Amino acid sequence: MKSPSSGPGPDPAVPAPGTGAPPPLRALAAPVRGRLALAVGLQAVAALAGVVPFIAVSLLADRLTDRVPAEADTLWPLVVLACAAGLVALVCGTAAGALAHVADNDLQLTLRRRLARHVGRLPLGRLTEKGTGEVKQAVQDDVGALHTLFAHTLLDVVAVLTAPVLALAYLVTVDWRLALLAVVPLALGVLLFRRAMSGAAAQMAEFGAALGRISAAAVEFATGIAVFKSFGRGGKAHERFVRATEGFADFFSGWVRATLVSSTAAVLVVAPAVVLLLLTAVGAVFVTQGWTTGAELVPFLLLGPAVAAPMGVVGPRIQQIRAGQAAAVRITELLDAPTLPEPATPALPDGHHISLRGVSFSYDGHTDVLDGVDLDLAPGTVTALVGPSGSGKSTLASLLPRFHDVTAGTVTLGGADLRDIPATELYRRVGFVLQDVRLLRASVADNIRLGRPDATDEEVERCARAARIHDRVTALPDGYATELGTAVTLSGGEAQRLSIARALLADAPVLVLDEATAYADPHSEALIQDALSALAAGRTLLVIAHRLSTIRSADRIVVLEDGRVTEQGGHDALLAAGGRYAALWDAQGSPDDVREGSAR
Ligand SMILES: Nc1ncnc2c1ncn2[C@@H]1O[C@H](COP(=O)(O)OP(=O)(O)OP(=O)(O)O)[C@@H](O)[C@H]1O
Repeated sequence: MKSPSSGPGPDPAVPAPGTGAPPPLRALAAPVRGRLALAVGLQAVAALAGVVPFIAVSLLADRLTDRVPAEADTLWPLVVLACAAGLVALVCGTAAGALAHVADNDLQLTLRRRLARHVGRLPLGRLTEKGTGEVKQAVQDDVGALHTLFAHTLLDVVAVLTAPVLALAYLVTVDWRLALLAVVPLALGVLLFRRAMSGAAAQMAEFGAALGRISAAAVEFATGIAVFKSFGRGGKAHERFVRATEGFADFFSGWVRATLVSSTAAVLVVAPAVVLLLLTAVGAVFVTQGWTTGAELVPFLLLGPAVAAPMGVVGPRIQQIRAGQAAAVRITELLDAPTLPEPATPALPDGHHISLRGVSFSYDGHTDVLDGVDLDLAPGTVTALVGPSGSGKSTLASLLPRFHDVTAGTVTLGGADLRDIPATELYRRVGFVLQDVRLLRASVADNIRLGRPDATDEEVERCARAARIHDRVTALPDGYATELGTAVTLSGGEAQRLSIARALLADAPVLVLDEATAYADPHSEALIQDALSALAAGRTLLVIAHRLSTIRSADRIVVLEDGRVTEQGGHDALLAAGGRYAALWDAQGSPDDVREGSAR
């Protein structure tokens, strides 16, 4: 089935003329514009030259059927002209295709490099918020859409728009009435197509958005399946993906149904067979009536279908053009997303004391998720964040590894504002272990080595032992060399312990830890608690506590409510105070019900 294409009309994805900024497509193509322009020129020459042999054949037919037979001398130049023009068409067409492909290849490389560099400098918060689907779509699908546009569609459109101009000009010189007839299918096709495509700009925007949703859901599906499966809920993993594809199928079939009749009619009236039939029938009448000669009808039969061809070719290509424009908008948006500003005058921390002063943060610029938080994390201490769901614990913790920058106030490490510490220096000092563990498609050893690629095998193994994952690794088919994500999928608990080994090896003195929620398997939970104790030793730790039993011995427990610190102190003091913490403690049941442990 043909896919609906859009007709002329304003496209919301493309800035209106006069808004100053160049349209994203033109701006992205700027580095290769010269070569693309040359390819377009060559393609136009090829298209024009491609018409010449048909004109030459028509002239030959005319001379051969003349009452006075033509001299051979007058025929040969036409044959040579036809051959020469055919050769020019071949050479120029091939050169145009090669040039466009080389230019596009360079453009793809440049864009992918720019995107990779830029994404690497985006705040981590932006990547976790929007999902990796956005990046995958830009780097892979959108750059691919630009390839289709620049290396194929552009030249196709130039060819089918140029050739008919010369063909029609010649046909007018032969018989203007039949030439007019040759234009009728084209005009009819345009009318029908416009009707089919009314409102296509909005549909196209929805088309792109629906594809984006599938792309994001596919990445989520692919990355989340291991964890879902480790909980025996493999079917859950693809629910969102299935919903996204069903939504797309519904939207698309509705669109196709609404435009099917007129778009099919548009394609039909410009089909070469239909045009040929029309010209032959009317031409026969012209010849029998003596209004034209049989020889004069020949060029119409040869070139007539080419006059209407743009409709058949450009119509479907409009969809590719719009897809390319939408892809350019998405790529530009990603490239324009603000990066974490690198400090003008970099500062290095002196020690590892963390201090938050008057910290506020808002995701949307209106509602404060954190409001005037003051907090100190002394080196070598464990601070636990507790509070109701949505109180801002994860947000507060995410400020330390600079997933986001504060909206107001300051966060300092060793006296230096986080915004003044170069990113590499910051990540050397502040590590994080999140619940949502991301493992790379690489060997177990390389996964552990992520923060310190030069670590020796002995160091990797020492950290794996401390994280209680060594025994599981040695049971894998190739031990530490086992590739993850292909033959072997780790369970959620195992993946968590692997990420703890990773953090141990990276050895950042400050660590943010999103404590794992309860695992179904008590053995796995016990192993994780042991691994965390190893990780906490000697570090400054900020732990988001979901179960209070695990943080009883924390140096300081901080209670967050509605983005404000409402209580802080040791476990016993907070219980004695009988405030919010005591209420939370009671709400989680008797401590004896829960396995006792500590974050230390
Ligand atoms: N990326 C985001 N964009 C917009 N709002 C967000 C984002 N992340 C969190 N929020 C909002 O910020 C508030 C605090 O969320 P946060 O995740 O920090 O709370 P929490 O205490 O960690 O909750 P939980 O214990 O359920 O994980 C909530 O109202 C949440 O909806």
